[in-house]
Amino acid sequence: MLFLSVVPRSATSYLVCSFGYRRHCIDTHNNSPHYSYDHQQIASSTDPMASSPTDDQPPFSLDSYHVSKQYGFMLPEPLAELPPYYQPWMDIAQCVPELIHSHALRARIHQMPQLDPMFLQKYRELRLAHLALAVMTMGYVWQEGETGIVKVLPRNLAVPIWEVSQRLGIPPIFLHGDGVLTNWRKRDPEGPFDIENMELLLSLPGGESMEGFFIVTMMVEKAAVPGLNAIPVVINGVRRGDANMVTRALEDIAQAIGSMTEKLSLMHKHVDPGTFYGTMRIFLSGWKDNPCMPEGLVYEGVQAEPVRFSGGSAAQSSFMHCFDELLGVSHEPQSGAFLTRMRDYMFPQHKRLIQDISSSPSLRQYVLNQDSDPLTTAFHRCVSQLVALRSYHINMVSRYIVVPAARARQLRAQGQGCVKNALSKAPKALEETGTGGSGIMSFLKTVRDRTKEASQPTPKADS
Ligand code: HEM
Repeated sequence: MLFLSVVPRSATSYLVCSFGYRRHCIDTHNNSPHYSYDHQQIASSTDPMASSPTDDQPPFSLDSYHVSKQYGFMLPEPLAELPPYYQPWMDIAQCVPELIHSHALRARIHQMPQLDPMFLQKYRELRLAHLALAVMTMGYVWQEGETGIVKVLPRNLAVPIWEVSQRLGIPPIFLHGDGVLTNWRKRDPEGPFDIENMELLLSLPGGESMEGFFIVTMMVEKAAVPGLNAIPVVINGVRRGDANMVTRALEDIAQAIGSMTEKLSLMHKHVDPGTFYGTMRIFLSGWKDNPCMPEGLVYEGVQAEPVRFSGGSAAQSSFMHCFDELLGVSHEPQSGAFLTRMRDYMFPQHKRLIQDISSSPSLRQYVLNQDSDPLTTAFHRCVSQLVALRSYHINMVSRYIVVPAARARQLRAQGQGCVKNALSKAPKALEETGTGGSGIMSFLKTVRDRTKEASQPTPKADS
């Protein structure tokens, strides 16, 4: 069972999973400090770094949040193989698209041995195990599309994904943290981190478009890194009252957000809208607010009652939440509640970073008090870049969801449901509700419009 506890937060109440595990140690490999995830102690102790920063505390740093200076929220050097005992998982996980194509995945999973996750000891092993089990879970549930849906995840998959999720502090479903943050390797290990040199460890149906979707998203995550590294500089600059330091760091953030938008535009080249809408999207869908699975899913061997979890979405990516909190973006209650809920789908360390940025001294107030032109300009540039990124994303959502959804409806109305076109087979249930419904555009526009308001002298008050 997932237990959620409410902990106080600066402005609103904030939900966190109570099974978050957070410890870290620094690896000075290559003389550049980054996190040695494998050596981290996976224990349920309280992290002394988790308390709110005060003036007598050391400078704010990203060191205790599983953020890499080089890769940001992405896991540095993810493992591609598990210990041999877990080979039966990897054998299936590596062939999920093919097994779905031949309608054989469920049968293969039924024959899979019941393996005990207790032999997974390293943090990177847990991350790969979660990715592999989550890919199998999505494939198992959606193998037959929205007609032939299962209500029960079999125990040989349900028990291990549940246990691995508990140890990582994340939900037992496919997440942005699986498909993007854990799912990469360089073709040439010495080569650059660019789209041509990247490949996925595991995939879902959709061929090159699915691969492009995850890899382009990785590029956006990577482009955020200089902005992420500038966040502690902003916070420390505000604490010290050093306006020049804050101004320069904000300029870095604005530039990073601009290059994230550039990377986002790669989606058009690498992902086909019809394939995204007709084939890929259902495999990213969850069993919460999904009319196909109103009750949720039973995790056999874990509990008898069905449970509901949202599917994978880049709304679970932490960088936007970090920038929003830093810049003091105040979301409208309903969309804010959705975004806050998405934080329960992040790794606990990343969620804690967002929380700690939120409880650091207000940058916005500092900018207003200083009344310095360069500082105000740099702050406004960050806000307008964030607005531009969100506007660009809205256009993309229109191309990948709104337009294909209209076309799919048209094809169905014309009775061309059996045409050999991925769109004609697109799931109907996601058209109107949940993460894929008509509410999407108004949600995204509200989020974008409230971002604009961060530049105004007085933020909007919600009743
Ligand atoms: C084909 C590409 C994409 C599509 C169709 C798409 C679609 C969506 C949809 C439907 C939502 C609404 C919430 C939900 O349903 O989960 C959403 C939210 C969001 N997406 Fe995307 N997305 C795409 C790519 C990306 C990428 C590459 C990023 C950045 C890494 C991104 C970042 C976000 C964020 C941060 C939100 C939360 C709303 C906000 O903060 O503005 N999306 N996306």
